[in-house]
Amino acid sequence: SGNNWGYGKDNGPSLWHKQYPTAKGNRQSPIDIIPQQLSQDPGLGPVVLNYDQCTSINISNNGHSVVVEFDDSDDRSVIRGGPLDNPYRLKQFHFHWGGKGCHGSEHTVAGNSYASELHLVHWNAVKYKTYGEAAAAPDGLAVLGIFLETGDDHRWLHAITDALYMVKFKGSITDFKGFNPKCLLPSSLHYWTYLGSLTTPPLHESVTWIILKEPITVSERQLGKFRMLLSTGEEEDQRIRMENNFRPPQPLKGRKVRSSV
Ligand SMILES: NS(=O)(=O)c1c(F)c(F)c(SCCO)c(F)c1N[C@H]1CCc2ccccc21
Repeated sequence: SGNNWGYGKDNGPSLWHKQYPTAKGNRQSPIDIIPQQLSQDPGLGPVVLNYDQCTSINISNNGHSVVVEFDDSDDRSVIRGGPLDNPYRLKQFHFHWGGKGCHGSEHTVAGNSYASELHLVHWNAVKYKTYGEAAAAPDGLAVLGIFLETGDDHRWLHAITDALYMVKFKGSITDFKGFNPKCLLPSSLHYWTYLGSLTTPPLHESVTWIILKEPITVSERQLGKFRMLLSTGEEEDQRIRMENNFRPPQPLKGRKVRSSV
């Protein structure tokens, strides 16, 4: 069936093109960002995040990642400015991470990867009626990427890591109200931006990527809790840990990566 893709050796990223030919498209993500090869674009203004009225609803395990969803029935939580022509509404955020002590980010910087990467997914509700429609449109999504490096405990990530035991199995979902992702932002909103795609099937080429240059710091202990998540359901005999759920960098194919000043 269409959704048996994964990150294993017999269903992983190198095989996705068989079911999802877009995998070999001209604007695939993630990519390796090479700072010294970038054009600084003075026309690129700052990104603005209005997360003050942000309201999370639930947290779930869909077998590929752990996802926190938001109420996107109005423009209460939006990202705008920078490369974006419209405000985009926050819909969900999810993470990508590695195995014990190894790397797990999707985007890399001059060939270096981070321990994990947080994606805040926003959709263009000005131009499209639904999130699903936007997810398939070339200017439908804006994903804010934040690198996670290991060091001290992150004082606010506990709210998420303490909830992970409730969504251990694929298909589990639980209430997760009142979490504001503003607390996960680094101090600087300087960014790189380029046109790319979803990094999971169906790999739609619908994402304006905005990757923050400054990583946030989380502890090995906090990251370890993500690795206790399972990509298998409670009813399955096999128990497969959810780790290394990242797609490797894809060909740039002549795309321009711009840098905020
Ligand atoms: N990095 S990403 O933004 O591509 C992404 C992921 F990497 C994910 F792991 C997930 S959860 C597992 C797939 O449903 C995403 F939802 C999304 N994004 C959403 C964004 C909308 C959409 C539609 C279909 C599949 C995934 C997605």
